[in-house]
Amino acid sequence: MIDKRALRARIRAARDAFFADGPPAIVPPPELLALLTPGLTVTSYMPVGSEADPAPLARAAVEAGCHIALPHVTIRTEPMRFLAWDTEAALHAGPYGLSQPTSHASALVPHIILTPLLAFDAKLDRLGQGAGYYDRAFAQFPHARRIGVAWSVQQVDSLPTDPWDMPLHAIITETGWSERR
Ligand SMILES: Nc1nc2c(c(=O)[nH]1)N(C=O)[C@@H](CNc1ccc(C(=O)N[C@@H](CCC(=O)O)C(=O)O)cc1)CN2
Ligand SMILES: Nc1ncnc2c1ncn2[C@@H]1O[C@H](COP(=O)(O)OP(=O)(O)OP(=O)(O)O)[C@@H](O)[C@H]1O
Repeated sequence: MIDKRALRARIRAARDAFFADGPPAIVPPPELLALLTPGLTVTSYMPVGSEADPAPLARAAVEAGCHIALPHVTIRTEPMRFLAWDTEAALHAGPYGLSQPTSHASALVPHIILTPLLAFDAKLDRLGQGAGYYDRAFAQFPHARRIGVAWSVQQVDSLPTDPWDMPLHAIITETGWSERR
């Protein structure tokens, strides 16, 4: 069994090296554009370090008439919320170097969750930072589309899974869209 901690360290190093070479843009794939209808809530995130930047995807969602929300976390025992963000509004420094909406913003129910991650595999299992925030959000919003955003170097042959892990429906990298089949 692969050790999750060692795997996280290995993938962080690969992601950092890829990013240091000058990261390409994540271009909105047609398969995502086809899902974006006016009035949907799409959650994005503000990248930290060498994470893939979903901003072009969030812009496409705004252009399609969707509402944008960003994750907001406090302490590990409190669930993450998705708070409304109008893309001009100021962000505030949160834990772990995160930029987050003001805690007074309205909590929204997501239709599409653009999900940061450390590693993914061909089955679209996902490994995150280990706090379980997205795993808990997926359980809270089982009807939302779970779409990972990552660099292709974050793909691994297979991931150890836990009973609570819910696979992604699709993943977007700099090489395009792949979906679960
Ligand atoms: N950009 C982004 N926003 C996000 C997440 C994320 O993964 N990426 N989250 C996904 O859950 C939530 C924040 N969760 C986090 C949970 C744990 C750690 C963490 O343990 N960080 C390590 C350092 C990691 C590193 O060096 O890269 C630490 O602080 O020790 C960070 C964020 C919500 N917002
Ligand atoms: N649906 C859930 N309900 C309650 N606790 C959960 C749920 N899902 C995960 N957890 C808790 O979250 C912790 C971290 O899980 P895991 O290592 O799979 O996180 P991750 O997928 O790497 O992180 P993240 O989802 O934050 O990106 C686990 O200890 C688990 O107990």
